[in-house]
Amino acid sequence: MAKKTNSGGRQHTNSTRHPGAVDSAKGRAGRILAKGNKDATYETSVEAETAVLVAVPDKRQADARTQEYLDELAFLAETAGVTVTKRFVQRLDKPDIRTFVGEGKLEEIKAYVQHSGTSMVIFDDDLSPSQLRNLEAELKVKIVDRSLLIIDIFASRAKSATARTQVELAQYQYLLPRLTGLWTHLDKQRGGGVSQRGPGETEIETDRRVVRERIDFLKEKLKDLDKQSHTQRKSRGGVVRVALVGYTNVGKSTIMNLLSRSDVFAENKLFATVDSTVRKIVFDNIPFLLSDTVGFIRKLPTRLIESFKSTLDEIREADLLIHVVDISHPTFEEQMEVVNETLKDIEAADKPMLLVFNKIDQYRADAPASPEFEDMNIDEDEPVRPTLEQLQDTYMAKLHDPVIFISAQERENIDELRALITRHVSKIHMERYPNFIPGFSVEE
Ligand SMILES: Nc1nc2c(ncn2[C@@H]2O[C@H](COP(=O)(O)OP(=O)(O)OP(=O)(O)O)[C@@H](O)[C@H]2O)c(=O)[nH]1
Ligand SMILES: [Mg+2]
Repeated sequence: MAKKTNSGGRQHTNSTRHPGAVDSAKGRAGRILAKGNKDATYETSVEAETAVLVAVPDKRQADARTQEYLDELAFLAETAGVTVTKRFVQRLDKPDIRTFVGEGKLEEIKAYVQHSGTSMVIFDDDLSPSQLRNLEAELKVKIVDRSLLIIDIFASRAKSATARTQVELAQYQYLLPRLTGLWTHLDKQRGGGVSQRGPGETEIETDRRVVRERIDFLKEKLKDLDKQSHTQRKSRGGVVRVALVGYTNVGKSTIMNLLSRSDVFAENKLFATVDSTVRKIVFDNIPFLLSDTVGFIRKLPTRLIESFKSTLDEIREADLLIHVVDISHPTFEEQMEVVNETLKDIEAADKPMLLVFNKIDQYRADAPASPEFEDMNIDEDEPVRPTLEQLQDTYMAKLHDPVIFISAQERENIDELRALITRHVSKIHMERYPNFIPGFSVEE
């Protein structure tokens, strides 16, 4: 298990009243924290469990798309160590304000959960604190929403002090608005009513204060860590900085390993990388720093983006972005969109960018076409996706950014990728050091 930080903990909380209250509340909020230690946030606790998935798409969403989204949610669940036993879908214009799904669907889920002994229900969206509370009361199993699942995976992956502090901050920020609901629920069990102001009210206030203090403490700690890494980054001097960005699981770390001949953890799981890794690379005598970064995902909780500010600084401060796309994925165009939007959110969208389409070995032109290809004038008699050549032509024509198609796994077109990166890096390098003569000096 990952090493734990000793970052303040209890003595920081000033809580003298019923010890463990906040922890038990945290536990109820999906048990995102490790058992038995208030500071241990780095162990996933949803392991070896079974879950059903629930999606509430709007009425216009195509069935295939809904299933693709659920495939992604199932992949997230699997990454967190949870086995998915069933999927429930309810088309609604708007999710139910009280229980997210309608009454009938809730009964259906309840019957299945009770009958099958499933221990968790995972929703593909974020639930409001009251929805969470109501669902918990109705279904009597652990309720997990999309944010919590992602935070949980991040928690199990974060290794560096910064990443771990960032995750802990995200966890407490998730917890804070949910404290009320949890305690109201407990009050009810004690016989008090929701409207009744009992001792529970003060307890909530104290718990909120404890959590807020912890959030402030973690923010301060992140500021310090930020200062340190800023100094570290400054010491890298004017070396050109390149960042690999992209949707999760597209092959960023695999490409990093290929280019830097290093050994960054790559795995067929979502969010294999949560910490960013930086490697120095020299191509054609031009040095540059390449960083591998955390992958993006649709509906990434904004809170999580915010708390991952330090990690995202690697992207924000890069001179060049390499946007890696998994072309074999049925929704790759939407994934590209998510990445571009996230880059906008973190104010890194204006940087020069190379587009790398990876996993061409896995691309099947005869796989079912996704709705986004409808405008590509493909022969109607052939209800298939475009060929790689067609895609290449389309993207070359459509974008100003350079485009390359590779397979990191099969080492296809890697020399071309190297050449493309070298060309762009040298251009930036030459602009920065007009007097630089390759082979004579290597600036650090
Ligand atoms: N078929 C195929 N698989 C690949 C290719 N490149 C990477 N993979 C696989 O895709 C999976 C994800 O690769 P990673 O390098 O971990 O992806 P990542 O983008 O770093 O993922 P996160 O860190 O989770 O965001 C791994 O199982 C890789 O072996 C490729 O060109 N073809
Ligand atoms: Mg990775």
